[in-house]
Formats: sequence, structure tokens, C-alpha cells
Amino acid sequence: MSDTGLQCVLVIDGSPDIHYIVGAQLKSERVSLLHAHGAEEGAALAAEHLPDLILLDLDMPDTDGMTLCAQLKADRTLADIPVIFLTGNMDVATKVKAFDMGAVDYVTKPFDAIELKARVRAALRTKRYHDLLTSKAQIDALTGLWNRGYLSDRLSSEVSVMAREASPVSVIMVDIDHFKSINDTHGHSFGDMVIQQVGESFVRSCRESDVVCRYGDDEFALILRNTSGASALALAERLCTDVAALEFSRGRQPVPVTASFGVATSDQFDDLAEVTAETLLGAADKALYSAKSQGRNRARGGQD
Ligand SMILES: Nc1nc2c(ncn2[C@@H]2O[C@H](COP(=O)(O)OP(=O)(O)OP(=O)(O)O)[C@@H](O)[C@H]2O)c(=O)[nH]1
Repeated sequence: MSDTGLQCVLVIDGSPDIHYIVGAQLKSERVSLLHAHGAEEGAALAAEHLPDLILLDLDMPDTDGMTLCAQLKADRTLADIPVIFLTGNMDVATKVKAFDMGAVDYVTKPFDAIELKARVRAALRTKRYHDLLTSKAQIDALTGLWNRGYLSDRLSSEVSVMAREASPVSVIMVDIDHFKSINDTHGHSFGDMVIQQVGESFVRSCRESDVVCRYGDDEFALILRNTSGASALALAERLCTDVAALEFSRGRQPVPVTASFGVATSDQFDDLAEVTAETLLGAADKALYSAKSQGRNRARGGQD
């Protein structure tokens, strides 16, 4: 999706005429267009903009379209972008190879404007459903927060950013204190409401760039990009105070709720090569364990 909210189509073709014709034919469609005139530029634009559809020339002078398509499909972040080949006459073997390579469709030059638009619309419609399903599969049904599956993927990519840009990444693990007893005393639906409101309090207190996830049961995990251990610990202490200030009651009886927090940061590792999603989560979990064993309702960092 482009910044304008329109779906984005990347045209990769060696011929300036084709860019002109595709641009003119798709003018009436609600899409934003990006143009690349060779494979290298196309791969770079695809990685930068993550378009919703790629129209790819089969016969480019530098790298041929099949090779570029295989390259895009081998990259996890680009593999789900549908590719339509733009081609002169294709024999059956080439068509089969194109589909095997991951193309969703092909259009034969010279294009018929109505046919090109219909094929682009169909591919974009499928991509929209695909994106919707992907995001739904990554959202926790009770809280509307990101789920554990999303957390692992996102943390792995934040660790790569950390290594590339030398900016710290921190993780906070949270567990609601004595949650079993809250459930047992006041019922499962009261427990559900506590989980929801604790999650909402995190979203209210965090930055847009922070990623708040339900890790499972009564546990949450937060990813804080470009955040030092000291800042992450300060945030965890604030979140801890926020949870304790939430007001829950059964009838007129107040029900106190607190949570414990464990913080880990990439900076605490002597060797950056040791920093992975798993080691960060493991370190945060260890810090959470010390917060629990030191009396709960507190935050502890990896070096405490
Ligand atoms: N209401 C509700 N309860 C859940 C849900 N998922 C798990 N639980 C319950 O959450 C409780 C988790 O308790 P624990 O974290 O193991 O222990 P605790 O009582 O919080 O104790 P400490 O973590 O040591 O403070 C269990 O009783 C689970 O049955 C859920 O979606 N909703």
C-alpha cells in the first residue's frame, strides 16, 4: 500500500514505451504506479516500497524476468507480492515455467487496455484478501493486540535492523500477578476483562513505534525499537504503576491487579552476534522471573 492509501503497482520493463502505455491504460484505476527500467532498479524499488503487484517484463536486457521473479520469490519479505509477466508471444513451456516460478498471470503485448485493467484489478483484489487474512492470523482475538506468531517474526526483523543500523532494541515481558487466583475467585470472564484492560493500558502508554503483543495466557511482550535498556526499564516501571492504578471491582469490592515486568536489551550482550529474538526473549523472561521472585508488582532489567 502506498502512502496515499492506494494499492501500489510496480512496472519493471526495459522499454520506455511500455511504461507510457501501461501508465495511460491504468490511469483510470485507483492505483499508484512505480517505474523501474531494469531488473536491478526493479529489485531495489520492490524492497523499498513493497508494492501490491509487480508487472514484470519477461525479456529485459540485463537480467531476464524469470530470473528476477525467482529472486523476488526467494526473499521472504517480497515472496507474497503477486507478479504478472508482460510478454510477447509465449509458448506453452514458457507459460508453465512462469507459473511454476510464482507468477499469478501474464499479459501479452500489445496490450488490450480493458484486459490489462481487468487482470490488474483481479490480482490486486486477491492481494487485498491475502493481506487481510495475514493480518487477522497475527492478531489475538481477545485483546486485538499482535499475537505471539507476529512477535517472533517482528522481533527477528527488528534484530536485523539493530545489527544493520547499530541502534539498540529492547524487549519487555509482562505477567499479571496471581492471575490464576483472580480467575478462580472472580470467574473467567472477569479474568478476560482484566487481560483486555491491562493490554489497553500498555497501548495507551507506549509510542506508535512500540509493538505490543499478547504472548499467551496472562503474559504480554513489548518490542521497543531504538530504545536503550535504561529507557526500557523506565518505561516498564511506568507501565507497572499504570497497571496498579487500573480500577477493577466486583460489586462494591475492589479487586487489586498488579503485574511484573522483565526487561532485556541488545546492549546487555557482550557480543552482538549473540542477539537473536530467542536470546532477547529468554533474557527478558529471566528478568521477569527475578521480578516475580523479589515480590511481584515491579520491573527488573537484565543486569539487575
Ligand atoms: N480469563 C482467562 N484466563 C486465562 C486465559 N489464558 C490462560 N488463563 C489462565 O491464566 C492463569 C495463568 O496463571 P499463571 O501465570 O501460571 O500463574 P499466576 O497465578 O499468574 O501466578 P504468578 O504468575 O506466579 O504471579 C491460569 O489459571 C490459566 O488458566 C484467558 O484467555 N483468559
